[in-house]
Amino acid sequence: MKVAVIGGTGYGGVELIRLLAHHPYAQLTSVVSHSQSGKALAEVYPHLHGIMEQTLDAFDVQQLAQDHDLVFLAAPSGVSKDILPQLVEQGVRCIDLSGDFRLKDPRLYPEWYNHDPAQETYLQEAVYGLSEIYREDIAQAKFIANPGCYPTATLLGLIPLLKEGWIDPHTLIIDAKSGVSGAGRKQSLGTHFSETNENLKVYKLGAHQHIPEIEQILSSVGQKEVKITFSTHLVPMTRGIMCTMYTQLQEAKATQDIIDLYHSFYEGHAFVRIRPEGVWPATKEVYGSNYCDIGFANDQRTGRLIIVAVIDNVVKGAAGQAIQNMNIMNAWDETAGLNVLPVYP
Ligand SMILES: NC(=O)C1=CN([C@@H]2O[C@H](COP(=O)(O)OP(=O)(O)OC[C@H]3O[C@@H](n4cnc5c(N)ncnc54)[C@H](OP(=O)(O)O)[C@@H]3O)[C@@H](O)[C@H]2O)C=CC1
Ligand SMILES: CC(=O)N[C@@H](CCC(=O)OP(=O)(O)O)C(=O)O
Repeated sequence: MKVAVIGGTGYGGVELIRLLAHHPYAQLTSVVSHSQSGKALAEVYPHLHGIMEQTLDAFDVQQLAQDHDLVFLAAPSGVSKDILPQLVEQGVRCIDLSGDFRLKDPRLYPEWYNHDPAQETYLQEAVYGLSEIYREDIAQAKFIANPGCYPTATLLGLIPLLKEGWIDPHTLIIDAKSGVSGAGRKQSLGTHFSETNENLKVYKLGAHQHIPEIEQILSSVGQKEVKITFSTHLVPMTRGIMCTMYTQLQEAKATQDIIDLYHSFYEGHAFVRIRPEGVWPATKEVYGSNYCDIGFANDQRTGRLIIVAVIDNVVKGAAGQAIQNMNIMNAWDETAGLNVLPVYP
């Protein structure tokens, strides 16, 4: 099957290129660049020299529709809302890595993304691509709103407990940390070396665009309105997200009962790994892989449960999950092209 990547010179795009290079059924036949079309891909990314000899293509809907079965969009937020509908109308299936189609309520876009929403029919039709949770909908979808990086770790870590009714949804505090690649390849004051090295900083407190995304899904799963406290931190590392989540148990539970619940909830889902009691995951343990690893600390003294979820932000948080969704849409083995061990150390 022929696929294309739009925004191929960004971090999400180049991670798609890396993973697609080993995919058994999908062939990457076009990498589209808004700003550098005509240039060799290996000129932008020298690590691809001698392996990927292609030239970056200009955006051309007709060409993309004619030659491709599926297109990945990895452009900044606010771009896909205008170009994805053009592709879908030509019968091309799409997977969008941006936030443009994740929220159902159009009024949230000016508030949280600072731009106009996509057409409302597209917002309603979009299938949220959290692979482990919406597998059946993804299998039937014309296009996918791939989840944000922080929401992927947060939701996979909380949904089993919320669905089971074991936690009080009004007590959720999510303390989230990301490596710098989460901010993309573009240069910015806040992410250059001397600003991030040997530094730890909070950002977008109370204003992060992933707050409404997480609340939308938790409210739908929990069948009541959920509001979260969500804090984001920039960590001086390249890849990785850790979400440490604090919640109150409705009634006391043994840690092993919680672990058993997660094992049973994620049975048959190769990319979610549950840690045994007293063992907590670290970002390096998922580096370069599509895994989401989850561990627990059950504080019997306070009745509070701490859930720790880690992912690689550019793999399970973006390109890897996008490929997982492509696999589901095509009824291929969900792990196709994603069977890589984390890079360690
Ligand atoms: N980095 C991460 O960990 C994650 C990123 N995402 C989302 O994925 C998307 C891509 O992120 P990321 O790769 O990190 O970002 P980058 O900034 O690294 O890359 C985005 C790319 O989009 C292209 N682009 C820029 N402006 C436009 C435009 N106006 N029209 C079309 N293309 C444009 C550029 O490539 P070119 O000019 O060559 O086309 C650019 O390289 C974003 O929406 C981001 O929010 C989601 C989850 C995690
Ligand atoms: C470290 C860092 O800056 N991370 C980005 C995450 C980007 C992302 O996933 O954003 P979208 O929802 O637009 O896809 C942020 O916090 O905004």
